[in-house]
Amino acid sequence: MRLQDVYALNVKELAKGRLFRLSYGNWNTEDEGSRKHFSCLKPLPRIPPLRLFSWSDPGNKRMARNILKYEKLLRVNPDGGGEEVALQRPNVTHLETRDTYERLCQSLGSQPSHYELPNLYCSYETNGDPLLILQPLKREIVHLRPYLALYHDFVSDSEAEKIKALAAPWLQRSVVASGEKQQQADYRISKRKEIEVTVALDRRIAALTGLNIQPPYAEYLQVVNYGLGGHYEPHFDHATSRKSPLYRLKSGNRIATLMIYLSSVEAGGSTAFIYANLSIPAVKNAALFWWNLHRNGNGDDDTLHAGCPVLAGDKWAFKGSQSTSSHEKLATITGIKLVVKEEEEEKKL
Ligand SMILES: O=C(O)CCC(=O)C(=O)O
Ligand SMILES: [Fe+2]
Repeated sequence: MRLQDVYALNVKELAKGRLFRLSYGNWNTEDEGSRKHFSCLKPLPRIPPLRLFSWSDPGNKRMARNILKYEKLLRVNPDGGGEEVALQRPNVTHLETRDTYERLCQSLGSQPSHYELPNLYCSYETNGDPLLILQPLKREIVHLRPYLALYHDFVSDSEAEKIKALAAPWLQRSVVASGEKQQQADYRISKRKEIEVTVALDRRIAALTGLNIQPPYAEYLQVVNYGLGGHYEPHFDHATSRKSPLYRLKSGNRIATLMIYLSSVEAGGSTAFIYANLSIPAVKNAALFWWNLHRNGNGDDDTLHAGCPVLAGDKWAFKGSQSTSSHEKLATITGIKLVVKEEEEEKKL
């Protein structure tokens, strides 16, 4: 039901092997603009047919039987037969942001003109860090307010495989903060495991963010795995209430989030930013970075975001939130955001 709702799936179309009402969007950044130093996005996978469900889980006998059954029904009655039944939503409170969320999950990217904006570009970045001089980061600025940057090829294939293998045997159902406790919730369906990263990756993350990522300034990085239908509905990564346990943690509120996509997803599974009006596909090995707090320490409400449900395949991500325990620390942070902010502020003058 969740997949039918979010992706407005039509059962008849689904049986014919068409997963999306809309096809993958226009988010093709491989334009000829000279400001592009490298191709921002790898080509997106083709939309898979109905049989893809069985490829994603070849041992699933029930799924195999169902596919045979539907294929037989289609042969007998290619039009599906009967009147089309209108899509019925479950009886849940309709949130204002819901329509945007669903639209962003269905399409990749946002307006076609998005990439015509001159301040959204790709560049090599060293952030003044000697570590990055020989191997600069490939940064694609995808949005300014909130600042969203996608760092392509941030990890290698073998690093991604190692991280997944380390976490796989220990994955447990993800939880969310609820009052003073943490608990499972239907709006976040995935499995996760906190792991310690290699020194090399640790250094690279610190070089990217300009932040101290050692506990207690950061939480342990979390490997997240979403199966079919796995999702994380719109939420903030930072605490929005003083009562939240995050305010009482030594590490303080979450200043920034870095999410490394350890896999691509055959269909669905993009990260949608509701107010920024764009969704970012899971680009394997790329890292998505954003700031959750303004420089004064207040939460940035424009960062409302979600992990769209996985429609085919599965999704692996590696995610960490850097925290800050005091405003003084915010003031000492150097890095991308300060540069962007300063640029923006200069423009305003
Ligand atoms: O999986 C995603 O795309 C988003 C995940 C997320 O927002 C989170 O883990 O906080
Ligand atoms: Fe999040």
